[in-house]
Amino acid sequence: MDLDALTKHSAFHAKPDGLILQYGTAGFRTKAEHLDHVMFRMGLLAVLRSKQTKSTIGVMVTASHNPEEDNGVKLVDPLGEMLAPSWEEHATCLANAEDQNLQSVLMDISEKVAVNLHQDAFVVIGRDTRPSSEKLSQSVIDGVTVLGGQVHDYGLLTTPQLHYMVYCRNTSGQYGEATTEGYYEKLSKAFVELTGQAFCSGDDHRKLKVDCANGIGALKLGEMKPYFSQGLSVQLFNDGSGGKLNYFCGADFVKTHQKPPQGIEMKSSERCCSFDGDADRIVYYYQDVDGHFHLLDGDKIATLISSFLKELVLEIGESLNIGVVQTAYANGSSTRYLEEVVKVPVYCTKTGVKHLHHKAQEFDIGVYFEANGHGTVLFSKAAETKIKQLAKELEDKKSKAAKMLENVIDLFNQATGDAISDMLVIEAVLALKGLTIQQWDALYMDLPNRQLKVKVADRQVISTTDAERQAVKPPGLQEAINDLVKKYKLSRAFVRPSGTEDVVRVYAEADSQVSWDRAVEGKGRDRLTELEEGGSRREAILMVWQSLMSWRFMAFLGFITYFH
Ligand SMILES: CC(=O)N[C@H]1[C@@H](OP(=O)(O)O)O[C@H](CO)[C@@H](O)[C@@H]1O
Ligand SMILES: [Mg+2]
Repeated sequence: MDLDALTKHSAFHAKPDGLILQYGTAGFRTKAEHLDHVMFRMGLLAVLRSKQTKSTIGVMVTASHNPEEDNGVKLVDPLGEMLAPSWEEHATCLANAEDQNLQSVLMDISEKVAVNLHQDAFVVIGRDTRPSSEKLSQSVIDGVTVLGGQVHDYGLLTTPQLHYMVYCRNTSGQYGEATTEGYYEKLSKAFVELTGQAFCSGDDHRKLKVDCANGIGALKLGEMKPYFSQGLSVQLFNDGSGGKLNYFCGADFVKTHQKPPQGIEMKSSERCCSFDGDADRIVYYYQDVDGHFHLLDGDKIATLISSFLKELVLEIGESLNIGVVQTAYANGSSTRYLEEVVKVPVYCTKTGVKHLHHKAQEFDIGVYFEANGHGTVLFSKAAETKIKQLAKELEDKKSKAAKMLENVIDLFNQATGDAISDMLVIEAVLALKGLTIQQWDALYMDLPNRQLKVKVADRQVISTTDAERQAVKPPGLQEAINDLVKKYKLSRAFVRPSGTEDVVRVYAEADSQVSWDRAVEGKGRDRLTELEEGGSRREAILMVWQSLMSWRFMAFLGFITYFH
């Protein structure tokens, strides 16, 4: 380690006094102007991680759905997964070290993780379209090179594309070719082959409007379009040519406001979807003939995909186990539908993709989605081998199902949730099943729910257990929530400190048993009962909500400065 060079270069990336940041759910995220030193230091850390794992490590510069002025950085581990939790602590230590202590903190980490400093290091870098991203990624490069690591700068990439590149490079190209063309070709080939078997091929089925949040997704989907045009025609909106990143558009806006983004022309019953700013999240939606907006979020996506996979697995007649992983934010109706109708086991983990991903790896086929649209499906090596073998051996219906599964494996990004890949899977499933977006939406009816952020003096006063569904601190809080929710049918509520923002998140849902029974039994509902039911459903959720927001509850949270 050339310590003189390190001292010299770190002086160009000085840490602002008193700034403390935490490697959170999705790396570091804050205003772009505070991040230069963090970028440099993450370049350093990526070199250590690369030396330790003897593998290529990824660094992605993005702040996903945050406002354009923000930025962020996260490290990608060898198989394209999120940085190991034990290293998150090292990242936090290194980012917060005062300039004069940087060397010693770096040496400390090297010793703790037993890095062989003579080992080669290789780091790949990607960035989103934010105005600050290019300069910040240069600071990462500076950090890598000062420690003698080699760099490949991919420039503009979606977050999932960078994860894909890392995975490809560490499997010597077995997973795919580590270029954007390699990514486009692999996914498009699988998609075209899969949809080639679709019975219904009307034009309407092949059209999709995509809100790209004025982000990197527009650029990359635009490049990729010609590769799959025979299977699907996509029309891009919010492509970055005019509007601002994530501003009144994108998956996060649509999910949190439950309304369409600006900048998209939506006609009744047209199928539309939104990506977030770095294209790792997707939600679908449409407007019905009465002009009502319908959102199909990550839970609806998980349901559609799980049903499809379950059918294929039954058809090939192999005992491959399927598990679905959700978080506490999953709508109760989706969990119930998955367990009782699709008949797949459902597991709940803490918020954050790394937790879901980790759990999903326990199954032959692990489906995971956060309600906000972040997710994918993982196939175990054993399942993949079995499916590939069956696709070759069998003739008939079984082999057709095995071939479909083979393409599905290639179509899903096995490294992380990916808006482009998920979009192609969903489009393929809808085409193969001959489903309209309304029919998909009608699989189950969401329980009415509300989610809100509350700013408190210190969000860490709340700690949780049971996958964040129960508060253990402060004392008495959970009892107060229990008292409230037990008054309502199918009601559920929880609070937890956010891992990405300085807020506490509050979630509540409730319903009447009647509407669930109706939905499951598939009984037709005339307009009148629908309206009556709508009234009682709204009333139930409002009551839970108002109680949660009452002074009794707020008293537990300390000083509230705002909520919205
Ligand atoms: C309720 C919610 O949507 N939480 C989001 C949000 O995490 P919080 O820890 O809730 O701030 O950002 C994460 C990273 O993007 C994402 O994985 C997660 O789903
Ligand atoms: Mg994102």
